Amino acid sequence: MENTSASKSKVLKIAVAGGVTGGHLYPNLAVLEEFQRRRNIEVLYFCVQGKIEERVLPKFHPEFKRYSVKVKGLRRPIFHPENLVRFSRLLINSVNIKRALEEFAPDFVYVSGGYVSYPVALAGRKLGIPVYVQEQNTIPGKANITISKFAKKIFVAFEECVTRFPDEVRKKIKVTGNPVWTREGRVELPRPTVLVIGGSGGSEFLNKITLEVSWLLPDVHFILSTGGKKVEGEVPANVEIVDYIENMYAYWRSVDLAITRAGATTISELIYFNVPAVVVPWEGATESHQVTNAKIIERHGLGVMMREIEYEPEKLADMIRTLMKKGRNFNERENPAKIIVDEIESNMSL
Ligand SMILES: CC(=O)N[C@H]1[C@@H](OP(=O)(O)OP(=O)(O)OC[C@H]2O[C@@H](n3ccc(=O)[nH]c3=O)[C@H](O)[C@@H]2O)O[C@H](CO)[C@@H](O)[C@@H]1O
Repeated sequence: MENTSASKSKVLKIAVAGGVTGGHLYPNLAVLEEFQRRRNIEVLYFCVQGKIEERVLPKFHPEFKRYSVKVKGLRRPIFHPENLVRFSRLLINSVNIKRALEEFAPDFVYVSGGYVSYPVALAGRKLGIPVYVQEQNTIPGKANITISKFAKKIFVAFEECVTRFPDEVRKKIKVTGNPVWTREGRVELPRPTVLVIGGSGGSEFLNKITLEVSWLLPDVHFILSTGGKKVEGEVPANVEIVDYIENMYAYWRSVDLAITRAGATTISELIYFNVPAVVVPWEGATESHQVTNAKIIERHGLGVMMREIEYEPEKLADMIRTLMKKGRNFNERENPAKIIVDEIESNMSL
């Protein structure tokens, strides 16, 4: 198809999956909004019932169609008895997902991980619809590796991810960085402000250390997003507690420093907005991928990694003082969402 204004005005239909956690959802929003800036699109978003996508999408994109899947991720180890039930449910869902996809008849399928991505991508393959997959982490998830074998293109955030895919798919990989969901806006905050984010689901460990370190830094304002996780102990006056922040882009743009887990999307947002940070990897992540993610912040000279075992309140307070002394750069980078949309447009001759 020629890239004419007529072809641009044709409605582009995109079937999307990727959620359960914010780390999979927000990069997809970035890509979909980049498409929206360029052309008319219609979206069918496959959501997991009760998860973050069901809360965020109706609020920011009520125009997207949603298809809700009632499914739970497989338990580890893989031979866990409960997986039999979960797997059968996934199979039943797969039939319905394929039907929904066939009815919607998208131009392509775009997935970013989280447990409905696999059945959606597979249904796309069976129906002969082009599939694109995006991996946020330095270490790819197993589902994304399987999808990569039949995907038209594989977008990865970090160079070190490439060699973790099978040889035969590597030529389809494009290293782009993670798309970052961003809009206009800032927030007025006391200076200096440290933002504490334990990923989209919060972190009890970060809650605990925030309360401890904030007593040592009474002149610093802390905003702690708990993701609904419990906060135990007396809360000092310089700590502001919130359940969840919906407009993170405005906060990234306005804070002086962050303390975060090392989810790949958080890491990419820190880099995009140039936010100095102390990054505390969640040790339970599959194949320690949060440790590998955290090292990227050090490589960018943006901050330091602190393993949980290394934590001492005084030590963290010192890290915060040192990073604050260096100050921050408020420039923003080029959004990888643009590169991904360029690639899909050229790959599909849109
Ligand atoms: C426990 C778990 O499964 N963690 C994984 C999950 O993490 P998780 O969903 O926690 O992912 P990330 O930390 O990468 O991203 C969190 C996202 O939520 C947003 N946010 C967070 C707090 C808040 O109040 N408001 C808000 O909007 C952040 O801006 C970011 O966009 O997906 C990541 C990306 O595949 C993985 O690297 C993580 O290992």
